[in-house]
Amino acid sequence: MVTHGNARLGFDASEREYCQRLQADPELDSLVTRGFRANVGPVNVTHARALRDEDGRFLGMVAIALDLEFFSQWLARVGTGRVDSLAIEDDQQMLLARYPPFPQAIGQLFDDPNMNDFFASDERFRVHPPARSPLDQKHRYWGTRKVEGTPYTIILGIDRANWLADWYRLAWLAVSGWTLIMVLGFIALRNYLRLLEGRSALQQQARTDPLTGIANRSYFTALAEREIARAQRTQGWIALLLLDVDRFKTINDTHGHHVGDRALKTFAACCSRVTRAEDVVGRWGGDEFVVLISQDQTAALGLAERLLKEIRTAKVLNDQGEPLSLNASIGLACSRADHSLDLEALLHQADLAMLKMKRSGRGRIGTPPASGADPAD
Ligand SMILES: Nc1nc2c(ncn2[C@@H]2O[C@H](COP(=O)(O)OP(=O)(O)OP(=O)(O)O)[C@@H](O)[C@H]2O)c(=O)[nH]1
Repeated sequence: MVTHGNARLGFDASEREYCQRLQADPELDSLVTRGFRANVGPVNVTHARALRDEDGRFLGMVAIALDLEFFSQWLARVGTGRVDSLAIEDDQQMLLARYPPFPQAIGQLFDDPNMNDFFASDERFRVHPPARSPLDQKHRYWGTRKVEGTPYTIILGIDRANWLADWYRLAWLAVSGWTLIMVLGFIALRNYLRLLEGRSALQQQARTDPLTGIANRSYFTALAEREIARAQRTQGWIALLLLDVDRFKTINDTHGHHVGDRALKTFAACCSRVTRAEDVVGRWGGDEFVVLISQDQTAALGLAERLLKEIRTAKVLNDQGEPLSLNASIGLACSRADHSLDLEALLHQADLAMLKMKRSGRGRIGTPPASGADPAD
């Protein structure tokens, strides 16, 4: 054998295992050896290639001994990032190279119980449960892979702490992302609720008479039309009461506008107290109030009387603490609902009846001559 480098010239390699294997197996073109420690020098591996004639007869071989420094340098290039340890061992578990470097262990034979089973098996790769490294005693997750056509196995280790740190980081990202979504959702919901509150407050304002707090004319009209439509469907009764405060101007003129306001509030409160929840009550304008009920004339007259009683006994005080007397004239219109009935017609009839009462002395309840009552009743 002819060699270069620092090896001996004329060295006979025919006894070497790699030479014998190449001679014995005509199918085998090349092979790499496991690691071995030469008598002198570092641990190395040999890569040998057979030279054959045309008939496949073995003529000789070329062999190169690779210093393990080569493997270590290669590992140093790839062993970065999330990998914590990278090692190459041969099939006897001799450590050929390692990253991070561990020079004192190169060439050492290991008998790692966690790996023995894998090395003895035909498996090409395996993921091992976490175990301590026999080199630095660190707890790691392990992956092993045998290199095709060679006696080498690559052993990869991921530090458990790093793995957990990664896991914690991912978990933290997930939790904080989720929290952010919840907070944003909460803010959006709160803003939406505020918007709704604002809307409903505005809606309430638009429907309510600011002085008395009962329905204003437009909201009363909407509610009354709904009731009339319902009565038309069921052929039910509808009655409208138009109430006008008697001599209200005198209250204003004698005690001041603010006392007049107080009287109007009391008047509205009387209307709300006497009527039921399903009745529609509103301020028509000035000192005029309206009540719409889904009942016949008898019931409407009874309600009008109760209203007058409540109004007459209500207490309104002037600035000197003296009670004022309140009274009202009421015009009543009533009809069994058919398709010709509308709010305007009812209002007109009630107005006529009320004006008649004003002319005939006030403080009374009037019905129009043609009340629309069903002759059958
Ligand atoms: N204080 C106050 N007065 C109002 C308000 N709206 C209208 N008025 C007054 O209410 C009075 C209505 O008077 P009228 O109904 O015409 O006459 P009256 O004195 O009640 O006489 P009769 O209806 O004939 O009994 C007017 O003087 C209006 O200025 C209000 O919101 N507050």
